[in-house]
Amino acid sequence: MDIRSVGIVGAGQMGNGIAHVFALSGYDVLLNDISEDGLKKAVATIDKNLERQASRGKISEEDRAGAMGRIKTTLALPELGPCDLIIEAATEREPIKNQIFETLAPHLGAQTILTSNTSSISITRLASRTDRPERFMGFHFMNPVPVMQLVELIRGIATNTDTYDTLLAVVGKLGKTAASAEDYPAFIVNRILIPMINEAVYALYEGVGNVRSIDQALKLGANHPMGPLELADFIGLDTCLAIMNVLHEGLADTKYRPCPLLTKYVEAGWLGRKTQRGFYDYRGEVPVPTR
Ligand SMILES: CC(=O)CC(=O)SCCNC(=O)CCNC(=O)[C@H](O)C(C)(C)COP(=O)(O)OP(=O)(O)OC[C@H]1O[C@@H](n2cnc3c(N)ncnc32)[C@H](O)[C@@H]1OP(=O)(O)O
Ligand SMILES: NC(=O)C1=CN([C@@H]2O[C@H](COP(=O)(O)OP(=O)(O)OC[C@H]3O[C@@H](n4cnc5c(N)ncnc54)[C@H](OP(=O)(O)O)[C@@H]3O)[C@@H](O)[C@H]2O)C=CC1
Repeated sequence: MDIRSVGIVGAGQMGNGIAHVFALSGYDVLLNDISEDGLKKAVATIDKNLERQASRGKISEEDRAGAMGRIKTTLALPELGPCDLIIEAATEREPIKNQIFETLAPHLGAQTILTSNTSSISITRLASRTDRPERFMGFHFMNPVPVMQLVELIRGIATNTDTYDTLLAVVGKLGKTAASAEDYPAFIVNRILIPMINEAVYALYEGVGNVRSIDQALKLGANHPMGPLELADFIGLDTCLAIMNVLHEGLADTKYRPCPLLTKYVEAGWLGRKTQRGFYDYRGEVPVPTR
């Protein structure tokens, strides 16, 4: 199937990054969110990131302007109906995702492919609540989307070959690399990465180190580009906690229990960079550790 237009639901950090790379690769993009402010911020972020890429000579001025011109926004979910491909990138909560698919389905063409950028939730279960489980897939981009090379492709039990082949070709057109993962909680990257982050929070909770020493240890001792607590703030602590809960419930193993300190930060609304406070406080000139 030839994909030309993409509807993206959720204009947060993932939604805006996904819109950015699709528009840059020549796709028409229609971006949806529940908040007007969210849409405005997303477009401003894309504009800034494209400007930076152009100013560093990574893309031409023509490509930058072309990409911006291909991105449209809407608050009305049904307007995504005519798109060839839908990528749901809303908050990591299953009822929200189910509601989006339910609202959207009657407006979609029979051939439209539905996907979710979920970090952890069962693709088979999400698909089973839609009218097209055979044309449903997990389409998992990494953050920051314009920089990260990988896209995980996750087939639900009913996903057909045409859907998989179509998305594999799209990944190629985006200039990215696909990894196929089986549909088990959190797939591959987050099955490994998020328990590591959770373990770093346990190390903090138990006083093995403070925020700075834990991050420095992994950056300088294991050559990670970001320390695990800095990365948790970057991903969003609500998302990290949601993924740990899916692992804990889905695999029924206590080794995946979320650290109580992670839960506490989320309860405080300290979700990381997106709320300006998490393991670091970002409200000043430089990030300051909160512990
Ligand atoms: C939770 C999930 O479901 C799955 C996930 O995504 S898990 C998270 C996966 N992501 C990671 O692990 C990221 C780890 N961190 C990194 O790789 C790096 O710190 C980083 C790429 C984010 C930043 O790299 P850095 O060298 O520290 O910073 P910086 O020099 O500012 O950026 C490197 C390049 O990326 C670009 N960049 C950074 N963020 C960008 C963005 N949002 N959009 C576009 N470009 C961006 C910069 O412009 C810069 O480009 P140049 O090479 O042209 O200069
Ligand atoms: N953060 C990461 O590193 C990664 C996240 N993901 C996954 O991507 C998805 C999005 O995550 P992320 O971008 O980080 O989250 P954000 O919190 O940055 O963005 C989520 C966006 O979805 C919006 N939203 C909530 N409900 C709806 C709805 N019903 N319809 C439309 N939009 C809605 C939110 O609006 P409001 O703020 O107003 O609630 C917000 O703008 C999640 O499933 C997450 O697991 C995947 C890879 C990496």
